Amino acid sequence: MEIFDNDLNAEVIGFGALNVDKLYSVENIASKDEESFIKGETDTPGGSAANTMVGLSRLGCSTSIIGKIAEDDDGDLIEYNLAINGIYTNNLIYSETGATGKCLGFVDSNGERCLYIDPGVNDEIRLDEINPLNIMRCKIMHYTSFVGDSFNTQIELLDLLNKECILSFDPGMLYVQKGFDELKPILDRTDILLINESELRLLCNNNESSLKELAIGFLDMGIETVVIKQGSKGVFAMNNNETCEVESYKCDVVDTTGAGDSFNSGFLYSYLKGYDLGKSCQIGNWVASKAIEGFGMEKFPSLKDLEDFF
Ligand SMILES: Nc1ncnc2c1ncn2[C@@H]1O[C@H](COP(=O)(O)OP(=O)(O)OP(=O)(O)O)[C@@H](O)[C@H]1O
Ligand SMILES: O=C(O)C[C@@H](O)[C@H](O)C(=O)CO
Repeated sequence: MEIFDNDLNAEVIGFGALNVDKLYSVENIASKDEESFIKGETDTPGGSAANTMVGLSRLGCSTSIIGKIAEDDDGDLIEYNLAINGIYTNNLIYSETGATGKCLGFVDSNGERCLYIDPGVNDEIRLDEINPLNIMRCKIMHYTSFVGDSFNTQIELLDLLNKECILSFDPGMLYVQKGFDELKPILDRTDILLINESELRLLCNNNESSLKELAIGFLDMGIETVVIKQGSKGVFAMNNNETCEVESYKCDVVDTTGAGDSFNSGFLYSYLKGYDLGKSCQIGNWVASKAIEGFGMEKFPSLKDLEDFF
């Protein structure tokens, strides 16, 4: 029997930049006019949506990713990583020209970091390169950011999503900097908003209101669930039935790059399982705490680790 792309039925599909994260461990992150030194370097396949799909796949969910890579070593590394983690590559788009996206990161001894994105071919995704049949049956579409024009393709794709498809959206700083009005077409279709506190305050241009007040503003817009990530403090989350503040887990932090992406994996896994908001946040926090004990996704927990713990 012939197997077509659209026979691969992913429960969750990510749509975001595909990068190779080139992470340098440094003593201190240098500010303007300062100098610091590099202690080590690791190249890990990254991209926020891809990290979340890898995490979900390790937790036993079927996943796929809409993204673009070039025919270069970084593209090969990304494709290999997706394949070995069991992510369907049927929505990958290959560019014959240009370079695969890169994310240069400097990580200090406390696991804090700064990132610089070189988007490469990530920014050239057109709607006609996405097979609508491949996305018809997914339960969750998870959007993360692009530096440039693929943002418009994400907006165009919204019309092709099934009504039943849950849209989860982690705008990250790149999209938040666009401002509320530009993001509104996506926010209007969003069911789950995953955002960190500083991004939320910037998006709402509001440093005074409580997280609860800001979350209510999004619930009033029709977003079903708002999750506000607060780093080592944990998360604040709200839907129309529940409000919760869930503490993070103590852990030996090595690299917080992708902490939010790993949280998203644990949270979306729990959402698919039908767990309540509090438990979903607890699982998200736990998954993130495991993931940040290593670089990239190396320490990301498996379904067995999760089942042994909870
Ligand atoms: N130092 C820490 N100790 C324990 N847990 C942490 C720590 N930092 C982050 N986490 C966990 O990771 C989750 C997400 O972290 P954070 O709020 O930094 O998200 P983010 O800013 O979206 O992350 P990213 O670095 O991927 O952009 C937190 O809610 C928490 O569960
Ligand atoms: O913005 C992105 O999607 C890319 C970065 O988040 C980076 O590649 C990464 O993996 C950080 O987790």
